[in-house]
Formats: sequence, C-alpha cells, structure tokens
Amino acid sequence: MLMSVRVLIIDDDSALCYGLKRLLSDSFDVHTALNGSDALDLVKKNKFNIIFLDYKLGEENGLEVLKAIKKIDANVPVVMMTAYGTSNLVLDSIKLGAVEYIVKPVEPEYIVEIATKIARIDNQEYCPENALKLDYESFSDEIFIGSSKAIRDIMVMVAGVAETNYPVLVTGESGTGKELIVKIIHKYSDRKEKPFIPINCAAIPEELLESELFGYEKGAFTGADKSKMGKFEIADGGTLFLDEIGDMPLDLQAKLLRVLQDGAIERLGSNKLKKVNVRIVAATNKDLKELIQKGLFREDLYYRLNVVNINLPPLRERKEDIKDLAVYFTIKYSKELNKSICCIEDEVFNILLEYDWPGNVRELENVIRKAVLITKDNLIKPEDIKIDKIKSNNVYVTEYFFNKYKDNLLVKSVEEIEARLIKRALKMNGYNLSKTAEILGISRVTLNAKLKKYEIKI
Ligand SMILES: Nc1ncnc2c1ncn2[C@@H]1O[C@H](COP(=O)(O)OP(=O)(O)OP(=O)(O)O)[C@@H](O)[C@H]1O
Repeated sequence: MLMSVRVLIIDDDSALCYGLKRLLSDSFDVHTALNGSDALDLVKKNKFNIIFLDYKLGEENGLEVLKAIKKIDANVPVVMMTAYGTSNLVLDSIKLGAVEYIVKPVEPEYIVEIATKIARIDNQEYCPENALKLDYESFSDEIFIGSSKAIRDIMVMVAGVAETNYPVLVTGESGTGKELIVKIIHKYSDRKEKPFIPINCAAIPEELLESELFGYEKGAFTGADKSKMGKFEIADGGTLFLDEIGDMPLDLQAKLLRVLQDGAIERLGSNKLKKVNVRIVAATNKDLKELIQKGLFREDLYYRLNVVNINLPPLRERKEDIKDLAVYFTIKYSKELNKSICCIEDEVFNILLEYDWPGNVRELENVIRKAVLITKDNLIKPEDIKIDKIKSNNVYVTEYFFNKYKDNLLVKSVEEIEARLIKRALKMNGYNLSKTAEILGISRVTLNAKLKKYEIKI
C-alpha cells in the first residue's frame, strides 16, 4: 500500500544501508546515500516521504546535513540515528526539525514500525475511514466561519450594513468573534482601502485614553513636547473600532458623543474643531442597558452607537458551527505550524460537541491549536483534544455567573449556589430536614429560614 512512499537512508556504514534497504524494500521505494553531498543531491532531485540520517557520517556532522536537508525540503520527516544517545543531541536534532531519534544498534522491526508510521503520516493519501478529510483548497484567511441560522442571519446583516456609514454595536460574550466581525464589516465596506484602527477602551489607562483617541497639541500637558494625532485622525476615511466600549469612562463618553454628533474632534490643548470622516464600530461583552441603569453608561451615547446591533450568540447556543470551526482552525494551524494534518477522526467531533465552550470560539481555537501542535501523526485523534475539564468547569461556573448577574455579582452568585446546595441536600436526604441541616452544617432553624428565603417548597 505504501510503495509510493520514498525513503532515504543516509549512513556511512554501507552494510547498514544495505541491510535497511533490504528490510524496507518490500514496503517502500528505498534510496541510500553514504555521505552528505550524495544525500543532498538526492533530496534536491526527489521528494522523500521519510529520511533516516546517521548522526556521524565519517568526518561529517549529521546535524549539518539535517540543516541542509531542511533548507531544501522543510517538511520532510527526518529520523536521526546515532550510537550516542545524549540528551543534547536529541535536543539539537529536534530543534533542527528531526521528528524521531533512534539509538543504534537499530532494531529492524522498530525501523519498519517507525517508517510505516511516519510515512503514513506524511502520505497525504492516508486517511482512515472514520475520519474527515480536510480540504485545504477551500481555506482562506480571515473569514467568518459558521452556517448556523444565527450566523447566517448575522451575515445578511453584515452585508447590508457594511457599505453604510451607520455606527454598529457588536455585543456578545468574550471570545464569540466580535472583533472578527468588525474586521469583516470594514473589509466589505467602501472604506476597506483606508485604515482600520482598533482601540481597547479597557486596556488603556483612563488618563491616556483621551489623548490616544483625540490626540494633543504640543504643550497640552506636562510631557507633551510635540503634538500627536489621535486615533480618530489616524482612522480618517476608515473605521475606528472601539473595543470594550462599556469600560469607557463617563467623561470620555460625553466627548465621544460630541464627535458622533458633530463629525469633528478637538485635540487636547486645542480649541479648533477638525472634521473627521470615521465610521465608528463598537463592541462590548457587557450589558450596556444595565450599565445605563447604574449610571455608568450614557443613554444618549448608547442610542447613537446602537443604530445597528449585531449580537453574537455564545458557541454553546450554535453547536452546529463547531465542526466547521474545528476544521477551519485545524487547517489554519496546520499551515501556520508547518504540519500536514490531513484529517480529523469522527470521534473528535463528538467530544467537541459534548462540551459547552464557556470561552466560546477562542477556547475552541486554542484547543485545536494545541491538538495540531501535539499530534504525532497527520490526523487529529480524540487523545489530542485536551480540554481541561476541571479548569474549564471552574471557568464555566465563573463565566456563568458573570454573564447572569450584572450587579451584586457576589451576593447573587452565592445565593444561587446556596439555594442549589440546599435543594440537592434535601433530595439526597429524602427531604428529611434534620439530616439535611446536619449535612449542610447549619441548624434546623437556619435551614427553615433559608427555605423560606429561597421559596423552596418540600
Ligand atoms: N466565526 C468565526 N470564524 C473564524 N474564527 C473565529 C470566529 N469567531 C471567532 N473566531 C476567532 O476566535 C478568536 C476570538 O475571537 P474575537 O477576538 O473576535 O472575540 P471577541 O468576541 O472580540 O472576544 P473579546 O470580547 O474577549 O475581545 C479570534 O482568533 C477569532 O479570529
């Protein structure tokens, strides 16, 4: 089956070359070279699927030959062979791109096993029956993946809104793809040739944010020894992306509102208005309406920004997108990490579908990146999917409460946990109040009070 797989053995020991050639010739198309320069000639002329390279080629250093091979064909899997099993050598050769390391004398069966395994990996045709073959041709960068109803509706909206100058407010939990959607709006607008300038309102200290946005004149404040353009001016003609807008301080919100009304900015230390032609797109994972109620966000600004609202649902509410996303990220990272992953085993998708993805698409992307990185062959298998369940459950609980309670977070979360524990303990103890109180470590009087508080009926 693997006769199309071409193997190169590089060793100055001609007996070993001959022996290995005989051993492998039944299954592979085997070539040999006794020194580095012959080997490099062969690598230049042929595409090898696997190379066995001796560390010590007479006077030549195998690591130098490895380097030269990788310059010609960066992706060819190279297995180093040596009589000296020191960890430095292992490290050096792995750094240079060797995929395996075997210590002489080599066990013939082991060589066949490695060759079969690695050659299969490198052989793009090899893809087990229970796996999905990846289509690299259809991959393109920076596209918004998803065919769920929610995402299809959003795409229709994006197409309609991209060419207008309306402000857009993108909402959704962290990691749902808000920034990506904003980039896509810019890319599909008439402004695409002009700058796309993102600014994260939560990441920049309050006192800097104003000068970052509006710029300043020389002498506007101590340390302002020359004038500086703000993001509004830099984004002129293009799109300004105000990320985490919910974190913008109130006094800056007032200034932003003025820009939206006047279409002009005033640098710090200047009293001249300067017209700017900027499309504003903002994003937040906070509930702005709640912030308005608490007096932390201006209602008038909210209505100015929220001309068009795109709300990205969490990934757990559109699980039908998980498969497409997993495929997309596998190809993306396979290319980026110089791997040649050809397929994903079906069982992997079942694992991905079972999980709730509190960190949304970002978390899925990280899990897939890790899988691509750690897989030892050219397919992604269930064991390559490292979802840290304990950590993720913690994150999940935290995210759950953060998303649910926008005010009095601690009190409300603790109350919810308390009510749940009481219900659980009641059930476990057949609704016996004494036993339940005991297991909870509280008195019956306290338990009764809590049952009343949480309106728990027995
Ligand atoms: N539908 C999608 N298709 C392809 N990639 C996606 C999609 N959604 C999200 N991503 C990727 O997931 C990662 C997180 O997305 P993004 O940064 O846009 O999320 P966000 O909602 O802005 O997060 P935060 O609120 O934490 O800033 C990015 O690498 C992004 O490219």
